Amino acid sequence: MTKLSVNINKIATLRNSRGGDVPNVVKFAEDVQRFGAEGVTIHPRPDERHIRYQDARDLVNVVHTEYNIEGNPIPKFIDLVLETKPTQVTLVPDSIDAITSNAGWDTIKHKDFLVEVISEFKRNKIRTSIFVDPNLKQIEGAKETGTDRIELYTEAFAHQYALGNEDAIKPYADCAKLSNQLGLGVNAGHDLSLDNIKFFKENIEGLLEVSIGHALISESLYLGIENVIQMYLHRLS
Ligand SMILES: CC(=O)[C@@H](O)[C@H](O)COP(=O)(O)O
Ligand SMILES: NCC(=O)COP(=O)(O)O
Repeated sequence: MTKLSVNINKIATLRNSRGGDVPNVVKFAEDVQRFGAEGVTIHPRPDERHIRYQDARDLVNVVHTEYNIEGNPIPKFIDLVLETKPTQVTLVPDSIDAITSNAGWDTIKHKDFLVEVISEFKRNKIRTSIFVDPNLKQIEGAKETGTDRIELYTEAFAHQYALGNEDAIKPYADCAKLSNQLGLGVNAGHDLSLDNIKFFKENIEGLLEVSIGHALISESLYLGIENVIQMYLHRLS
């Protein structure tokens, strides 16, 4: 069983573009869960360009499925996670100016740091996951950090699959297999979509959770636009 966690960053992006509260992030989180989503993911960035730290607090009593907070564990982020106590924290090594996440952790080079941060979260009973590239050495390194899970960074797979290269799944399948052998739970995310999710799921052993935002929100616009145009035309007739 693979859980679908909906990343709602894009809803906050849209809201922030007008400075008001439309669309409402909390209402959206309530709705996606009502429609069947099994988790809600947010990725507050230091510049708060989409999800704000206050959103993370406002969502605490709203997310009754799995609450996943992603981000680079800078002190401000660590404090937010310890305050909000989500189901899971996913650590992502974002550079401050990254448009979006673009790499996994070097779990070998940053082992000591990861061990320290992960143990603090686990002491507070927050499940941990770390964002990694599909590389066996990085999975072995992840095991050494004490993390509960890894999140496979799927951008390369999504890109190659769209070009027709199904072999791009191989390093992900190998890493998932090794993770399962080592007792690490397997999550995945980044650029997963309606086009590639079935193939990905079918080839990844023990896939526990996917977090999907950019494509899912874009697809919702495409698939909903016809209905909304008709509703406007009806009111104007
Ligand atoms: C870790 C990951 O892949 C996602 O959280 C992704 O980075 C979404 O973040 P943005 O919405 O800021 O692009
Ligand atoms: N962890 C990945 C995530 O939350 C969503 O990534 P994307 O679907 O917005 O690329």
